[in-house]
Parts: sequence; structure tokens; C-alpha cells
Amino acid sequence: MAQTIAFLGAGSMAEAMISGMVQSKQVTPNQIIVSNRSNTNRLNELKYKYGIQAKKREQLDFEKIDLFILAMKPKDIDSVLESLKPHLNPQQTIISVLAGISTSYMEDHLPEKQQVIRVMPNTSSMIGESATAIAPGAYAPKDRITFTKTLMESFGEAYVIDEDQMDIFTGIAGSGPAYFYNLMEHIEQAGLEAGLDSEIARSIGAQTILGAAKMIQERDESPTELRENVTSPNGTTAAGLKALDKHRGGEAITAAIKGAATRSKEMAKQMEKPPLATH
Ligand SMILES: NC(=O)C1=CN([C@@H]2O[C@H](COP(=O)(O)OP(=O)(O)OC[C@H]3O[C@@H](n4cnc5c(N)ncnc54)[C@H](OP(=O)(O)O)[C@@H]3O)[C@@H](O)[C@H]2O)C=CC1
Ligand SMILES: O=C(O)[C@@H]1CCC=N1
Repeated sequence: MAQTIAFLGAGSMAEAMISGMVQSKQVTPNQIIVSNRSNTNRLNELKYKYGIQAKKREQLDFEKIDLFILAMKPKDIDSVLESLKPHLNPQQTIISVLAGISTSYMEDHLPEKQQVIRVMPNTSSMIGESATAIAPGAYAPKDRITFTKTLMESFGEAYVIDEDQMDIFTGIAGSGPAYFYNLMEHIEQAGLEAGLDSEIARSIGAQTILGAAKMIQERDESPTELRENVTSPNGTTAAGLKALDKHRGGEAITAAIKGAATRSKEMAKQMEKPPLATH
């Protein structure tokens, strides 16, 4: 992959992707440049940790960059697109990880027919275990979509989806790790309250989640079949599931996914609003 990739934004999501890319060895560290708004300490931290290049915005040699990965907060998108616009050529691709920012919004704020691809990774990119969605914009050529998929696969599984599925994908996979971390917080707490050492409680919880996820991935059985296999009549699992149901555990997960997906939609709507009139 002889391409130069510049991250604009050096926060937790940029680091997770950089870490996954570097570990995969599909991209060499010197192909990656990271840049941010002002935090030089952070740039140096990433530079030394991953052996990548770190540059202040004014040091970026725009012409030599093939791919820009936008990884700042959605609220900062307008200023970034505006500052990128004068420097772009038609061969350069803009990949955005920003939640709720549509490809058409970006296309409208960039030179005509600029190649734009929207992706939604998650923080498990850090260890090569992301589930990442890819939604190409109107002008992204096939070879760039294929290239982006290969790049995203360097840190996990990647799926090309229609952009209108991005909100639900974000609800399930983009935000998803947080639901499992929250679950782990509860598992650890329950273990602690029953007298387990917190490290052991954490390890047992993580191994149990990992085992269940691998069973779904590696065995040809549905989650329902797998759940039934654990559940002996009138046994411990039946009691656990009854309590989960009583406390609406399933509904809570559905609500979390829908809540995140709705917020992703809302964020897109907010961007579509015309600016307030000034006097
Ligand atoms: N965190 C997650 O799990 C996921 C996040 N995302 C998306 O990733 C994006 C980043 O999230 P996250 O990493 O958590 O955010 P962080 O707050 O950790 O990082 C934001 C980064 O953007 C930089 N930045 C701000 N303005 C500019 C600018 N004008 N030019 C260049 N860089 C700029 C900041 O630099 P400085 O510190 O110098 O201000 C900082 O490095 C969000 O849009 C989010 O929707 C998508 C999937 C998952
Ligand atoms: O919370 C957020 O908005 C971002 C997008 C998906 C995960 N984190």
C-alpha cells in the first residue's frame, strides 16, 4: 500500500486506527502522518509510540498526501473542510470517521466531485478487532473503495454498506464497545460485592464475553440456540435470565442501540440546518 495517509485529528479514535494499521504491517509507519489543532505534546506522544510522522497543520505538504482521514469532533468539520478545500486535487480521497456527517455534506463543502468516503470504525481498532462500516460518497471510484476496505481490514472486519444504514451501524458497532464496557463494570461490581478480587472478577467477565462472541463467530449455531444450550431447566441460567428479563435487560440493549442511532440521525439533521441570519 504505497500511499501517504494523513490523519487530521489525533484523539482516541485516530490512535486506535493508527495502532491497528501499524501492527498489521500493511502500512509502514512512515506512510502515516498525524496532525491536530494545537496539542503538540499529543503529536509527539503518537510520533514516538508508533514511529509515525507528526506535523503541525502548517507543515503539511498537501500535494504529497493521497488520503486524508478526518478524525476530529463533528463540531469542527466546517473549519477543517474550509481549510482543506484550496489544497485538494481530484485524485485525493477524504475519508471521514465523524459520526453523523454525511458524504453529501462533505461533498458540498469541498471542490466539485471530490472523492469522499465515510467510515465508522470503533476503538477496538487498537487491537485489530474493529467492526468498521464503509459508505462511499457519490464520486468515490471503485479502486478507492476497494483500497479503503483493505485499509480498514488492517484493523478488523470491514463492511461496505449503504449510507442510510450508517446510523444503525453506529448504534451497534461504533458506540457498541461502550455498552460492553458498561456491562463489564456491572459484572465486576457484582463479583466484588460477592467477595471476588476485582482483577479476577474483571478477568472472568472478559473471558466470558470473549468466549460467547467467539462461539457466535466460530460455530454454526444462532445466539438463540447457544443461549438455550446454556440453560438447564430450573437451573442457575434460567434464574439469571428471568432476572434479566424482569429488569428488561433485552429492552435496555435495544434502547441503547436505537438511542445512539437516533442521535447519529439528529447530528446529521443539525448539520443540514441553514446558518442563522446575521444582521
Ligand atoms: N471515540 C470513538 O469510539 C469513535 C469516534 N468516532 C468519531 O471520531 C471522531 C474523533 O473522536 P475522538 O477521537 O473520540 O475525539 P478526541 O476529542 O479524542 O480527538 C479530537 C481530535 O481532533 C483534533 N482537532 C480538533 N480540531 C481540529 C482541526 N481543526 N484540525 C485538525 N485536528 C483537529 C483535536 O486536536 P487538539 O487536541 O489539538 O484540539 C484532537 O486531536 C469524532 O468525530 C467521532 O464521531 C467514530 C467512531 C468511534
Ligand atoms: O460517541 C460518539 O459520538 C462517537 C461515535 C461512535 C462512538 N463514539
